[in-house]
Amino acid sequence: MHAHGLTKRFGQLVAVNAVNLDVPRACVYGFLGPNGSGKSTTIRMLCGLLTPSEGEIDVLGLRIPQQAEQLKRRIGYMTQKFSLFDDLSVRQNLEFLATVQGLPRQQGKARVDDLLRRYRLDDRTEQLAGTLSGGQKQRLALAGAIVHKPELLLLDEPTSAVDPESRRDFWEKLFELADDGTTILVSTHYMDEAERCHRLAILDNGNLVADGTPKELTAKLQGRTFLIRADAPRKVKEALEDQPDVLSVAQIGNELRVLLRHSDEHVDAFKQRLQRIGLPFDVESVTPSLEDVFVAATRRHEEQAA
Ligand SMILES: Nc1ncnc2c1ncn2[C@@H]1O[C@H](COP(=O)(O)OP(=O)(O)OP(=O)(O)O)[C@@H](O)[C@H]1O
Repeated sequence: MHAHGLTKRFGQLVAVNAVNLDVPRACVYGFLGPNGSGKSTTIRMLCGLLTPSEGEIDVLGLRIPQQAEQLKRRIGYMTQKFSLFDDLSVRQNLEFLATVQGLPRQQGKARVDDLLRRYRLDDRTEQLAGTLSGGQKQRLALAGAIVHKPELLLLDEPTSAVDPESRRDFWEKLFELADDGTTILVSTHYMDEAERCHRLAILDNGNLVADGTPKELTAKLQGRTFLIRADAPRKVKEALEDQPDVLSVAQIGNELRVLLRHSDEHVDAFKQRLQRIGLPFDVESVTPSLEDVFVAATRRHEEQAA
């Protein structure tokens, strides 16, 4: 799947700004970004639900939105709001979706039975979907989104309403699907989920500010992340924030996580510069995390825009 110069304007607001994307097949591709960064809008344009203001989209060899109708049977789409019928049973929900997707009766029935088993819903086939727990609803929604074995699955914050165990469980299912050749595009604002993706794109205010594998993205920050322990962390934080080469300081308990603007490979060099602050502290260099990548990418973008 490719997108080039993808832009969506709602009146004055630029919700998605000239985004270029390249999503390889059978890849779990993550969209990471805060609320309002344009993740849903991008996904909706990619599956043909929303017409872009500008840009080109090619999904599974089809031009979107022009050939969106042909795409329908080849993709699955699941949003944070469960697209289930509360008043239908678990089985009826899946059977209904199998019919909508045009599966012949017998084939549809076999597929539904298989999914009920695989998604651990076979002990509650007659329960109304509206009475399921959050995690069960989510499993049912995923089963529903793949009833027709789509080649591409688009998931818009699918785990925002469920507990950590259900999230882990859900991600295992995603990797199973990717192993079977399904391409998966999934948006999230959880760093731990982003970390699991094969590749990811970071969106901020409609702009794509970084993309690559989690490893590539964190490697770029090598030598720029430090952890400081101090008795007076707030004072040290204030002093650090005045330093021109300090991009961000985040307090976590008594520790401060510092992100520098440029690489300072030697902890000793960094230490010496900090000694001028005159407050007691202990510093060590730490491995960059995706959160650091996120902060670095969004701050750089803000500064460039300014
Ligand atoms: N139909 C619309 N009309 C006007 N503005 C819209 C419309 N849809 C989205 N927007 C705006 O576009 C921006 C991007 O929204 P979008 O839903 O794509 O972000 P998101 O990253 O998916 O956020 P969230 O995590 O909250 O779902 C927001 O400022 C939103 O208010």
